[in-house]
Amino acid sequence: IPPQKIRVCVVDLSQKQIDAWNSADLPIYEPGLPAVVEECRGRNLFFSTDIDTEIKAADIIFISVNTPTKTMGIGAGRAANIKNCELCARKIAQVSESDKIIVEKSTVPVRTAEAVRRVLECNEKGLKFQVLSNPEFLAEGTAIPDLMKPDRVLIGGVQDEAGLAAAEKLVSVYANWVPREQIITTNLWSSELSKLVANAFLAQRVSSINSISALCEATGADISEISRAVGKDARIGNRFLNSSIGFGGSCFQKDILNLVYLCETYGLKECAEYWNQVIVMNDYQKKRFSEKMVSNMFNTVTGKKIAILGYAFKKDTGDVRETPSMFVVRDLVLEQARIHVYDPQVKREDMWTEMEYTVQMSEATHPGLDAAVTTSPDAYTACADAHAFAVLTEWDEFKNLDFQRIYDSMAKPAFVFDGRNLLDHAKLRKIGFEVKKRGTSEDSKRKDTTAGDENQLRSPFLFDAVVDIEVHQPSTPLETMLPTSMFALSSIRRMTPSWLSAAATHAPTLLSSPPPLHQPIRHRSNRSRRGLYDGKDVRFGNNVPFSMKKTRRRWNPNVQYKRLYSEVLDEMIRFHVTAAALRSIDKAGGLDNYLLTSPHVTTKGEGEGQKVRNRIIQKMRHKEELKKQAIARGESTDAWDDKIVLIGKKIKPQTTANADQE
Ligand SMILES: NC(=O)c1ccc[n+]([C@@H]2O[C@H](COP(=O)([O-])OP(=O)(O)OC[C@H]3O[C@@H](n4cnc5c(N)ncnc54)[C@H](O)[C@@H]3O)[C@@H](O)[C@H]2O)c1
Ligand SMILES: O=c1ccn([C@@H]2O[C@H](COP(=O)(O)OP(=O)(O)O[C@H]3O[C@H](CO)[C@@H](O)[C@H](O)[C@H]3O)[C@@H](O)[C@H]2O)c(=O)[nH]1
Repeated sequence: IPPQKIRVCVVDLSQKQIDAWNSADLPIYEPGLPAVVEECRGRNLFFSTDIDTEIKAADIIFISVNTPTKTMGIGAGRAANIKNCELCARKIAQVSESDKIIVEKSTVPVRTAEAVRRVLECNEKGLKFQVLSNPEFLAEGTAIPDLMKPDRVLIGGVQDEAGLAAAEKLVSVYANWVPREQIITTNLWSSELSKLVANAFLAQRVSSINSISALCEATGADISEISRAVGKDARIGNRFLNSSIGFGGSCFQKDILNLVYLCETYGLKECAEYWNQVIVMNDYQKKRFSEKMVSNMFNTVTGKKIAILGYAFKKDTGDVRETPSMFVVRDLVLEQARIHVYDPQVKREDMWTEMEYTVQMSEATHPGLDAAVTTSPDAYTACADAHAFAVLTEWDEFKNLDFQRIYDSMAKPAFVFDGRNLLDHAKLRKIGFEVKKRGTSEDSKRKDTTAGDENQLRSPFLFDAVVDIEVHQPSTPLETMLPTSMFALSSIRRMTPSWLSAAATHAPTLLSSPPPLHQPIRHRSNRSRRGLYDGKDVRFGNNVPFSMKKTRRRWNPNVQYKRLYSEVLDEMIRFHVTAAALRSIDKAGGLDNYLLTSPHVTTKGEGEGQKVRNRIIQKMRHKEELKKQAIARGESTDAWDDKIVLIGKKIKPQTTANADQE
């Protein structure tokens, strides 16, 4: 914009920020920004902390302060804190000497403009202020192109003569470089809400594709192919369909929480739950990634060096607010890994500030944290001697690394966890890396190239149950095998020999599912610690009669002493077991599957269960080992597969009905 037309002064409370804006070392990294600042600074762009003077001089004031999620008080953890907006309004009302247009640029809850207007109206000089909403839609990393060629500029104002005139004045500013048809004017509340909705829709797309990536990993479909196929539909469009380790950044989570809180405030519980699920899915995606890293690295990363390539929440920015990398690093540090981070733009001090603010982790709360996380000057140093490297930000420079050099310097097996599906995986595999990417199954049995293979994992449809019965129990008439209830049918499907053979083949994957990383520590009775209680325990509470005179009472879980059959060990084993655990055992398809997969056994230490679980694991590993030796000797593995099937054949469908009761 020609200097004689418009003069812009950016004011901030922070002297440090303003000094940085006035220096050659700008406080944020944004491609193309230094050139713009250099061209305009001192001409018609200024940076200052003299807020009062600049307010007095301005015709239009943009309020662009931070509106973070509240950390305490009413709505903590969800509502946006608009304290800074109010402070700005009070300051403007206090120091202004002429009428002005106030533009809400910050992302705010709907109807914030009302609060701003009321504060401004309280000025004692009888000044007139028009409040407009003009939400910002730029994304970090592409701020300059987004500013120069925005999809739209949205301006909301009060729909009266003065409001429309103010909106028109702002339109004329943007019209200096944005085509008029892309400048939309509307009413205040719609404008404010549109911003939250736009971010919610974008984040929802990321969560949607991430949820499908989990399904792809379970089924053998490929998330990149799904994105390609779905994105070709013009009604859906191909942007924001990249599966990742979850979205980060200062906006998505904050704005969705803001939307959720608004829905709750207006009593729209279902709407609140709907949008909250976008966050739930994002948390799940982040957690899944670190869990997968641990499980793939033989269930332990203790003492292992792991390189993290990329810490910013996306490429082309140094911003680490809510970055998913932080959650992965946190999880790995809690697993006692040694982390080496390389990011071309992230400063170490910013990592720590964000970690303390968002996940409450610091050297003070977690002694040794500082030493556990090293920041490396380049990717090669980060990866040297590492057991794995994980790509967490999609920086272009990572695509062109010398991976042979990295492989040679790493401990073996050298794992690659590509959280952004950025690298050339075929090339990496050829070098020798073990590559784990998002949204595809690592399991060759799930690949569609093995279609028709007898051992491939069964699809969860009833038809398969019938096929299993037919194939493996041909002597039994089909009619007598066909169970009467859906539940029984699904139990039989789980128990059929072919399923068991598949389960045995996939034992390493089953066995390697890691314990969840952050189990809340809950008091447990000694008895529940020993038996199979499936999370149930003695509970205490009060009897509250009509007189309201409370008396203490306890509820005991329904515990029985039973003999249960382990297929792998081929033994009946006695357990103190709750009714809930018996149901879970049925659902899991037998004792072995339950012990191998139930989080109550794997992480919370059901004493008797864990001992048996360990024996099962040992026996399965032993069998795998014998099978490998047979392969090494060049013998056919059919015998082993047969043996596994044989083990399966001995098994009767085990339900609580045929468990031996003492
Ligand atoms: N970062 C983005 O990409 C982006 C994009 C669109 C919208 N937004 C929205 O813009 C707003 C600002 O976001 P941000 O990322 O720039 O935040 P930020 O925290 O990086 O910057 C806010 C600045 O405001 C200053 N400030 C706070 N209170 C002040 C006051 N009373 N007077 C003067 N200065 C004050 C702070 O010192 C800080 O420098 C938020 O509402 C955000 O949701 C951000
Ligand atoms: O297909 C995708 C696209 C994005 N992301 C992730 O989503 C997050 C947010 O990305 P992006 O939206 O590009 O960056 P932001 O700077 O947070 O921008 C969003 O938030 C701003 C602040 O409100 C809005 O102005 C922008 O319009 C909106 O895109 C990042 O972690 C990305 O890695 C994915 O995982 N997959």
